[in-house]
Amino acid sequence: MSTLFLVDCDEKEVAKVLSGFESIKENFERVISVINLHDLFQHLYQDRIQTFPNNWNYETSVSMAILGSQTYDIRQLVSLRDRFVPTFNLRFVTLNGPVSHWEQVSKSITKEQKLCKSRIIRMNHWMNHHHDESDIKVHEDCPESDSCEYNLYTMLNHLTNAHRANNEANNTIPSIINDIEFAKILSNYDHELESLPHGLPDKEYYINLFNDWNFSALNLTTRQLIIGGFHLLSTLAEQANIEIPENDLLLLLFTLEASYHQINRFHNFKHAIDVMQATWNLCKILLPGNHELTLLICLAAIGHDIGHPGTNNSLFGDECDLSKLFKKTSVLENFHFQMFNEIIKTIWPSVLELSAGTLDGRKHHEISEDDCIIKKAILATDMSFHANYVQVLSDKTRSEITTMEIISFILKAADISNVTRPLDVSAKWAFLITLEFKDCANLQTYKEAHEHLFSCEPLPLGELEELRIIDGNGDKDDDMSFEMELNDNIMKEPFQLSALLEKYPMIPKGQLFFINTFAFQFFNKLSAQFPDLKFLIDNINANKEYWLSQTE
Ligand SMILES: Nc1ncnc2c1ncn2[C@@H]1O[C@@H]2COP(=O)(O)O[C@H]2[C@H]1O
Repeated sequence: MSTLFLVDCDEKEVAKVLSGFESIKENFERVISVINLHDLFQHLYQDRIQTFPNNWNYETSVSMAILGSQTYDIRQLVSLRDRFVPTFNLRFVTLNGPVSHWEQVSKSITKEQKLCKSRIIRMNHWMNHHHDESDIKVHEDCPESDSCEYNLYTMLNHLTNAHRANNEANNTIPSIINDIEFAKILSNYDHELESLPHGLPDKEYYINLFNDWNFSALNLTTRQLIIGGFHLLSTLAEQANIEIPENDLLLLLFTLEASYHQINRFHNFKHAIDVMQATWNLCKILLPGNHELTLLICLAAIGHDIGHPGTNNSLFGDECDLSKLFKKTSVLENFHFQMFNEIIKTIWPSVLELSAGTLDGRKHHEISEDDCIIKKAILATDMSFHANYVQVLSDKTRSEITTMEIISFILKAADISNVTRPLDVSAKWAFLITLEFKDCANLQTYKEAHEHLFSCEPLPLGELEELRIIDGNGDKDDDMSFEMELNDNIMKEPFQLSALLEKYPMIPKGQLFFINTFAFQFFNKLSAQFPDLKFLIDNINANKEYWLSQTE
């Protein structure tokens, strides 16, 4: 669902300007007037934490902000978007712009809306689209870019714009963002905890929740994920003796949430929180009392999949710009790290010194980026190096394993820890990754069938219509009906695993394949080296037994 924001606009004047362009208004489901940009961003963050199914995610459609009387620098606004709500498809237009701009908006907005309605086309766009020189020229001459693709999220845009914008802004947090009271936003939506309406409720509750291997991030709302993440990180920061003001830490969590695609089946902010929770619990066992490292690895965990397109490295192909940029190695993982690094540089820069200096006391400026602990931890999640980690666990004795290797094992283990959770929790993650794999297969199939449509060239409208995708199960490529089904039938407690398996009978085989090919070996060797982790392999064995019983 898309929103037309009127920022400091006289509504009569808007009506007058748009009267010549009726088709523009038809593209928006609601119109909201806000008094200034601060209120606009507050509204965006507020919408993102609505409970699922969340119609107002700013990803399945394009929203637009019309800017009224004041003079605005559109480039700066685009850069704010790219730094603080990067996955949002949000377009800025000044009310008093020339008629030619409105003509362009009118021409491109319908197409933009269509492009981001299809899951497969959208994923392809995120991964492969770049702006050619003519787009950039248009943008420089005329800040309200008439290139429609400019307003839709792409990974390359995220990378180049956030980097450039951070450099230009000298990594400071602009007051439009800094003045937002995030605790207030959270308490405005305090449906579940109405008895505690003020501030950030219940630290003890969330720490206890996160302290348990039965934890399921899938049962939490976005708001709860943010509050839980806040309490965990603030506890870890306190233990590590590193300060961050409450509002900055909340900004970090809201920015991270808005940097993950909320609409991904598996690789979304829930996965980020799940991996951070697992990481914390593993740190307590493998690095007891090492508070600085624990904070760093937990941060790496929450940032480890930023901007994940819900696909995998092999779908990028050698000719893709991102592949070339990262020399065809760990393309996604390098991307996640770069994007996380930009966020941390702005919101919590002191952590970077810690990240560079914790292992051997060197100062930040003496350390190359490749020595950064956060980077090493994130790169360890690339499954193409899985066999190397298993080899290290096989070849070395406990005393030969280095701290850096332990850090890598922790994040790697946490990343695939869903198979080590109790069955009911594990099965829900299995379901979600199965759906994501189906999307990947669809993307591959459609790329082969419609090769000419998947280049960076703008798609003709007729061909877009044709590409409304019906997948192998006859399910429509429709985000909202999926969300409803997820909420009403699948994630609802008490969880009915047998009903889920009836509808998705391929899950057990998929889980057995993943466990037998990757997870068992790794967790078996890990718990042989670190016997306190035996519960991980016990859970895998129990889950494996269940999946086997479902294939007989
Ligand atoms: N339960 C699971 N079943 C199958 N594959 C999984 C499961 N959990 C994680 N994976 C895979 O392991 C990969 C780890 O890296 P990614 O998160 O990029 O993508 C993940 C999936 O491809």
